Amino acid sequence: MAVSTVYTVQSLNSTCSISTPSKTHLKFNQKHLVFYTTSKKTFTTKRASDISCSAEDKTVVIGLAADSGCGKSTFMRRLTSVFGGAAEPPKGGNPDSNTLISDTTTVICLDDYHSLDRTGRKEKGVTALDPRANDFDLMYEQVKAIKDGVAVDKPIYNHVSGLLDPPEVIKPPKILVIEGLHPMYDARVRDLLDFSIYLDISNEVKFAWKIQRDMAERGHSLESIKASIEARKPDFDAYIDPQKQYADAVIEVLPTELIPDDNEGKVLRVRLIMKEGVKFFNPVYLFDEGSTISWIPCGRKLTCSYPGIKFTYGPDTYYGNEVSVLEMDGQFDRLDELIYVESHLSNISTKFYGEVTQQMLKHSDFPGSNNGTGLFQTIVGLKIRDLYEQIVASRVGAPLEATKA
Ligand SMILES: Nc1ncnc2c1ncn2[C@@H]1O[C@H](COP(=O)(O)OP(=O)(O)OP(=O)(O)O)[C@@H](O)[C@H]1O
Ligand SMILES: O=C(CO)[C@H](O)[C@H](O)COP(=O)(O)O
Repeated sequence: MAVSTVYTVQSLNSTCSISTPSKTHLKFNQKHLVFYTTSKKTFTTKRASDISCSAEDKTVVIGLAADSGCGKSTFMRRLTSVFGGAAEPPKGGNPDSNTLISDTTTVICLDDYHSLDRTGRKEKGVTALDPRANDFDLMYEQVKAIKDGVAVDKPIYNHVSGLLDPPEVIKPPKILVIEGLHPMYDARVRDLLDFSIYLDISNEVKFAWKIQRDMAERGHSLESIKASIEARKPDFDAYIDPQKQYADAVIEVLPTELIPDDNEGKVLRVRLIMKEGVKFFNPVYLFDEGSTISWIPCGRKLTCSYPGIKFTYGPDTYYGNEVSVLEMDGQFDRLDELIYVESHLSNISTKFYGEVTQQMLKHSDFPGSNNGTGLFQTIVGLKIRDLYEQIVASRVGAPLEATKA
C-alpha cells in the first residue's frame, strides 16, 4: 500500500517527500528514481521532477554559458580558487571526464549532454550548438535531481574520441556549476539556476583567442580556425547568444576604445553587466552607487603605460532589464597596484581588505590577469561565494516541506 513518507535518501544530503511503499530503497538511474523492494526487485520508477525535497542543504546551482574557447575553464579555475582547495577530475574515473570536483564545488560540462556523438552530428548535418544534438530532458532531470540531493549517473562526452562514454556518478555538492553552451537555453534548466553568468566575447576577440590557442597549442591552421568559427556562427547566433538576456551577470569582452582603430586585439574593454533586483546579489559599484562615473586611475598611485586605463560605471538597461555596468578599458602594468583600484570598488564581497588583489596575484599566470577579464571573473567568483553563503544562512530554520498525505 502506498504511504506518504519523509524519506532521507541514503548517503545523500536531502530529505525528500515521496509517496512510496514503506521499506523501499531508492536509487537514481538516469532520468528516474528507481524504488526497490527489500528483495531488491525493481518496484516502480518516479521522475525526479515529481519529487519534492526540503530546502535544507540543497545544492546551489550556478550556470555559466559561453561559446567554446571563450574562457569558461579559466573562469572556473578562478571561481574554485575563491572557495579554496584544488578542483580535480573524479578520482579513479574516466581520464577523459570533463568534471572537476573540489571540496565545495562540482563543475560539470554540459557537453556531456550531447545526444549525438561526433559521427552522429556529421551524419545528421548538425553542430553541437544545435539543440537537436543535446538531451535537454536528461539535463533537466539530472540537474534537478542533484539540486534535490540525489546522485546521478551522468553521461560523459569524450572530446578525444568524439564518442559518448559510460556514465560517471555525480554526487550532490554544496555548489554545482553547469558550464557549457546551453545552461540557460531550456526554461526548465534555467529555472533551476540560483545564479547565471554569460561570457560574451566579441567576434574579433574570440578570433584572436582561438588563434592563440588552436594554432599555438593544437596545431590547427589559420584557415581551419576561420572556417570553424564561420561554420558555428549561425547556430551560435540562434541558440547560444540569446541566452545572455537571461544572465544575472554578463562579462562582455570588446576591443579597446583607447587606441583608435586598434586591430591588434591585445588591449581589451571589458564590461561587467549586473542585473538589479536579483536575490542575494548586490551589484558592485564604483565610488557612488547609482551614479554615472568615469575614472582614470593612472597617476601617482597607479602606473600606466600607453594606452592607460579607464573605468566607467553607471546604470543602464540590458534586454529590458535594469542593470549596473562597470567597465574597464586598458590593462594593468603592475598587478600589486590593483589594490588601489580595489579600494575604490564597493560591494565586492571580499572577506578582508585586498582579497581581490590577492586572488589576482595568486593566478597572475592565468589568461586575462592584467585586464578586466581576470578582474571581473575574480569579482564574480567572490559574489558567487557571497550568494552561496547568503542562501545557506537564509535556510537556517526553514521548515521542512509538509509531507503530502
Ligand atoms: N581572459 C583571457 N585573455 C586572453 N586570452 C584568453 C582569456 N581567456 C581565455 N583566453 C584564451 O582562450 C583559450 C580558451 O580558454 P578556456 O580554455 O578558458 O576556454 P573554454 O571556454 O573553457 O574553452 P573550451 O570550451 O573550448 O574548452 C585559452 O587557451 C586562452 O588562449
Ligand atoms: O562546442 C563545443 C563545446 O565545447 C564542442 O565543439 C562540442 O562539444 C563538440 O566537441 P568536439 O569538437 O570535440 O566534437
